[in-house]
Amino acid sequence: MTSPAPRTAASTDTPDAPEARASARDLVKVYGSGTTAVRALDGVDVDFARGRLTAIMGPSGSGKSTLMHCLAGLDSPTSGSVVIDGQEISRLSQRRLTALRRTRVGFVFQAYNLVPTLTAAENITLPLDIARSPVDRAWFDEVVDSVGLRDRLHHRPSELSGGQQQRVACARALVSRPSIVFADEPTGNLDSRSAGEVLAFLRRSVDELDQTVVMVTHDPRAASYAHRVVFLADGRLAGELLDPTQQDILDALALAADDGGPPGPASAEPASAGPVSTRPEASGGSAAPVGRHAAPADPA
Ligand SMILES: Nc1ncnc2c1ncn2[C@@H]1O[C@H](COP(=O)(O)OP(=O)(O)OP(=O)(O)O)[C@@H](O)[C@H]1O
Repeated sequence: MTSPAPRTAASTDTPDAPEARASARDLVKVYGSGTTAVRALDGVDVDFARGRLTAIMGPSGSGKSTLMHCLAGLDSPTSGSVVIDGQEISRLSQRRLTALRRTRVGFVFQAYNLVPTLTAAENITLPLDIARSPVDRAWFDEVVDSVGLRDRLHHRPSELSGGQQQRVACARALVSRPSIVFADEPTGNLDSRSAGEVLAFLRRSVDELDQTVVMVTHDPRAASYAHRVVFLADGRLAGELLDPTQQDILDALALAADDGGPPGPASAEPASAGPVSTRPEASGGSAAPVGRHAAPADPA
């Protein structure tokens, strides 16, 4: 299975780009206090546009999971704001936040988290059943067909391969037509072929079903399925690539590692000045992730 062909950089994140389904502004997350405090996020500004598959990459401990958890309302930031689907989530009561997560946000985790006693079909509709929401059968069928599970619907998780279980988890995340799906290392437990199937489905859910997906991954091949890859380093946004190939991503990671530290901002220019920057020196010396479709990290 090959990853999708790159599009032009201008196809994303221009002033005409679709509205953001999730946004963070000056997001800070500090764990602990005093001398043991860890600044996991250090002022992150980022938007995730509708109809895009975005990958978040970065070294271990750079803040990827923390960012995703704050964006998804699973963790609360120390300061800054998170807007999902037009709602500033820090202002929501716990009850409304839970309702928002249940109805507007889908989750896919590395561990599939399926209920072993339920069939694939029952696992897929579980979030709707818990919320006592009706199942849109036409949408259910579209998702099930797209994920290729039609002939596995009555199997229990133990009767499914890892890839099939993760595809059930993807279908479960999409069945409520969420505004945005957050996937944390969705292919971390899968062999290469199964991973390819899951990634192809996540990409198809965006391209054909108009969904919006944000995925944390360490895997350059997984990230190459994304329209956009954003890089974190030390809790900060360090750069991004638009429609990168796997080689673009490998090059960017190598460049960041060669630099002996976290990559700097991809460009000193604001994002609106133009999406393409391939000049690491524009950051004032420190290398940024670059490639054919490298773009400024954020307008700061
Ligand atoms: N609950 C916590 N309590 C204290 N420190 C934490 C907690 N969660 C994360 N951290 C710290 O915050 C920083 C960012 O962690 P995070 O898990 O977001 O990084 P990551 O990029 O997802 O890492 P990995 O790729 O290894 O999963 C790390 O230094 C981590 O040790």
